[in-house]
Amino acid sequence: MGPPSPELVRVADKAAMARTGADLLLARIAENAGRIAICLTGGSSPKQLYELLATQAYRDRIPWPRVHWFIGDERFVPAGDALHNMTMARHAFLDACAPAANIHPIPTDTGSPERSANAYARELITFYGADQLDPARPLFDVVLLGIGPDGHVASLFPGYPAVEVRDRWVVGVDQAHVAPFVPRVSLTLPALASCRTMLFEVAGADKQPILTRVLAGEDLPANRARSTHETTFLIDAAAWPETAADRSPPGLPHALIVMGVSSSGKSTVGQALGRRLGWRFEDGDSFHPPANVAKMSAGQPLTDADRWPWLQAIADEIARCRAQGEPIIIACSALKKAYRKILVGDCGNVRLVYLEGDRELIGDRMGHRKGHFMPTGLLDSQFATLEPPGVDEHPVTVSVDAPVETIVDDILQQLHIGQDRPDCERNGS
Ligand SMILES: O=C(O)[C@H](O)[C@@H](O)[C@H](O)[C@H](O)COP(=O)(O)O
Repeated sequence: MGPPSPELVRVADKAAMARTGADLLLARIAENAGRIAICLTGGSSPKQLYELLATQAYRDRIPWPRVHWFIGDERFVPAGDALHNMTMARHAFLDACAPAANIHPIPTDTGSPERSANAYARELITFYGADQLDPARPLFDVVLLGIGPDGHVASLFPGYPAVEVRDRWVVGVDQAHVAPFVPRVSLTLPALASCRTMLFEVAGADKQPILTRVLAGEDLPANRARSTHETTFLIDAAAWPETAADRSPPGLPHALIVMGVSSSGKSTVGQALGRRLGWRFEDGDSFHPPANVAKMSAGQPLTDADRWPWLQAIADEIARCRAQGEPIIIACSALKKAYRKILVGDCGNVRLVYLEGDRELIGDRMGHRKGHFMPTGLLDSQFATLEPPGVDEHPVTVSVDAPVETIVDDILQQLHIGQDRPDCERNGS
């Protein structure tokens, strides 16, 4: 049986992709109490993610002495050159945050791509401690990848011999048929596959054509690169192929669950949505038993045992409304997939509306909220628990960094529900 098929995660835009990627990277780093190896990628897609890692909100959560940084491919140009991938990563965050000894560039001063490939292979083998990759002991914790306009990954171009190499970890590529037209050095598919998580970043309308071909199953390097464990595609709305967009269940939903971390605007957006649709709105927090409210007000995070009765009470309300043919909108954090399974059940017409937001923005909002029982100190706990909904949950994902009515427009558009805007003033988000 081959590696598991990739999970497609839709994000609102490039900024949301960077945040989601950085959050997933930190989650994988947090799972490893030992030495960690991250394989970076080049190109433009990962730059925002790299820059996020240097910000206080992320930098303070990375155990820098234990993390080693590699690169999946390199342009055969001198370090410091504008085309040099590891130079871009150094400028974005590595030089400011990582110990120099933990940064492992591909050498490009060896005289030839092949010599560089052999030198890097030796370095990887020394780091790994063996010259045969064991699927049970991946070389990397995370491998980051982009997809080129021709469907290449790293510097493995369609039709090139390097794509077929199975008995080497790194190869030289004498010429590239896409820009930049310089020789390359690239990890091979087996080396890239040796990871706990392979994370693709694909954003922008210019990527929609190639992504449509990839998701249609065309034999391209982007379809051959898969982790031996888990592979995730982060795709923004602009790159999202039409074919994948409409895999949502047909028909009007009879319940909408507005989800997200505390202070992401669930109640505000849920109420505005209710006004626009003429549906009843309920705040999911009102279904918490008093013991839960007391715990949260005292700054104690809830356990799953605390949450089950709360989630079941919401699911019961949804079922009651369905039985009466009354549509409803409920605001509920629903941070974990297991929680959402209780709320959605096996009914296709309960839809998730995911309010995706920057940790900094939401932190600021929480700081300004009065009379809400979730102390800001628990925001870290909320983000650590958050599992963004996967494509199999058919979420409607919207960025919270917009006015409320704009967010509602976006939600209704994704649900294919046309509604005239009320002549209300534009609310701040
Ligand atoms: O050296 C490189 O150019 C990259 O490693 C390459 O594989 C990149 O990931 C894709 O070409 C996508 O590039 P963008 O992210 O710029 O679209």
